[in-house]
Amino acid sequence: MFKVLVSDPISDFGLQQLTRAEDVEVAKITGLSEEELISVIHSYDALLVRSQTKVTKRIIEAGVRLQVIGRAGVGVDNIDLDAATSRGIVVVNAPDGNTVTTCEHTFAMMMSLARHIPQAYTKTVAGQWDRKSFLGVELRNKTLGVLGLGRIGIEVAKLAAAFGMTLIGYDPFLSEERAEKLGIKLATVDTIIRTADFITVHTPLTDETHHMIARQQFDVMKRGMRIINCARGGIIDESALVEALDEGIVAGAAFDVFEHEPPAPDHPFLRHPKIIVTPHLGASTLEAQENVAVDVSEQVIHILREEPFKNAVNMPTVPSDLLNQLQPWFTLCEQLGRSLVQMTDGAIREVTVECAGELADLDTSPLIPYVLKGILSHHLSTEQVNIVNAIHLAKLRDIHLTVRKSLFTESASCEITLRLKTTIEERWVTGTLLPGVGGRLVRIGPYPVVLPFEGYVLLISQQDMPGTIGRVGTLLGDSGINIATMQVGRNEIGGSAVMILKIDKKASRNVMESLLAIPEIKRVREISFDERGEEGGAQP
Ligand SMILES: NC(=O)C1=CN([C@@H]2O[C@H](COP(=O)(O)OP(=O)(O)OC[C@H]3O[C@@H](n4cnc5c(N)ncnc54)[C@H](O)[C@@H]3O)[C@@H](O)[C@H]2O)C=CC1
Ligand SMILES: O=C(O)CCC(=O)C(=O)O
Repeated sequence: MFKVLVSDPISDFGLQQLTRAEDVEVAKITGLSEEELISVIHSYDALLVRSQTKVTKRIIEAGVRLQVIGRAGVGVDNIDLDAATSRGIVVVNAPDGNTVTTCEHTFAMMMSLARHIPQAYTKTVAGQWDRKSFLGVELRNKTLGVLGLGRIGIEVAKLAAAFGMTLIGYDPFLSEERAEKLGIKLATVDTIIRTADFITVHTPLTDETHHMIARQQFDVMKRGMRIINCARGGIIDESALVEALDEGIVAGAAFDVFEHEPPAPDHPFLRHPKIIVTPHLGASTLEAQENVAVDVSEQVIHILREEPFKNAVNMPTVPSDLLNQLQPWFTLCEQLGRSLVQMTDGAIREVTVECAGELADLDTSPLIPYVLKGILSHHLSTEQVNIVNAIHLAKLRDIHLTVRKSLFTESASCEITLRLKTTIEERWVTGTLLPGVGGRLVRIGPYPVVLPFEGYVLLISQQDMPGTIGRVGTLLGDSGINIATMQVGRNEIGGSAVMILKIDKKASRNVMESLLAIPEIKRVREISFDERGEEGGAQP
């Protein structure tokens, strides 16, 4: 039974997929402090939050069972992504469900700003009939500058176009063609700041967007402009804005978000006559809250059940058609990694995945986490390695990763060769998927084999001498170990040779040492294809 903790108010209707699932138990406990959350999180497999819960490193470290953190919304700045990634916890969000709602809130703020609606309301209900203080401006024919043209920014631009506004915008990822279709003139941030009558920001808060609009930008702004932030506090410098309002550069500002939420009671925005504020309500509609809860519940359940999922924030997104083509190869990659690491000595420095056949024409970089999972889980007994943290763990260990087309392939069929370069040697194995059969190891270094990834294999390197093979067979037989298959190879008569034996049961350390005591034998490796890859190696 999977246990899911919902620690923020999230739509009950939207959570139904989880609450109705037979294999899921949902606990809704909101308003927990960090300490309280730390004391309970150890029993949960998933944590679902909105924006109130700050999912800190301490909480993540205490979540020993956590597999997934779901964010019912877009921004994940309340979750310590690095801590989640290094623990191998998937973070998923629900990026599409609140786009329209937040766009509409932005528009409500812009219109309220243009017509002083909150200020006029306050005076009117207080009994003052003041019409002259609230002379507004029209939106039609005004220039709207949109910084950040992603989901919400584009929706805002579409609504603004319907209001007859001229659109100017900046987003590093929006093409000229798309912008033109949307009627948006692309410009630099500097041009937008100098020319727009209204500016609205719709970027995430990043190092680059932090204080994207600050004193320097206010200094060159069109006098009398108005500014809106329904994205994230900190994109606009709050103190610089108050100065610009007081100096008459900015005529009004509308903010749904703050650098620190909730703002302190003496925050200057809360008393300023030209600033209107809402308490981070951008996504607060019935529809949006249901949408995001439905979306995130669906992904969480997929992750818990180990089914394909989308919207992972701390893993690269793989387009679904590519995912369909690569998915059959994921297990093989993990098996190749687990096998090869048992054949190799020294600290791993380089991992190379070479793809042959039609596979080579695809973007095969999504295979890397699976290969690494196989390799790293052999060594890291205490850390949990999974496909979320595999690349992160490899990078921490300065392991260089490469994916490339196979340079040498004897067949045009799809094959994956995995190479490991360590501080002392380089070894490689090749695997493929045989139709109707499954994954097979088809080469160990240059030696052709056909081995399923199950049971035990002995790899023996020896001097090519008459009688050696017989001595190995006798020794294994005397130890009660049956040989299922055997392959031998050599580079020249009397030169270096190998034996690859599939055996029916694990060879003990004593057997390995006895094998190594045969004078012609230089190296013996036992490869276990079990989950943990338990190994019995013996080497001079
Ligand atoms: N007030 C609220 O309740 C809500 C706030 N949000 C916030 O709104 C923001 C936008 O959300 P979405 O449109 O869904 O995200 P999105 O990811 O679809 O769009 C963000 C866009 O910002 C662009 N961007 C990044 N750096 C930039 C830069 N330096 N200059 C210009 N553009 C840049 C990106 O290329 C992207 O196109 C996010 O910060 C999100 O957290 C979202 C929903 C509700
Ligand atoms: O959960 C909320 O209401 C906050 C929404 C938000 O800011 C987001 O989705 O990024």
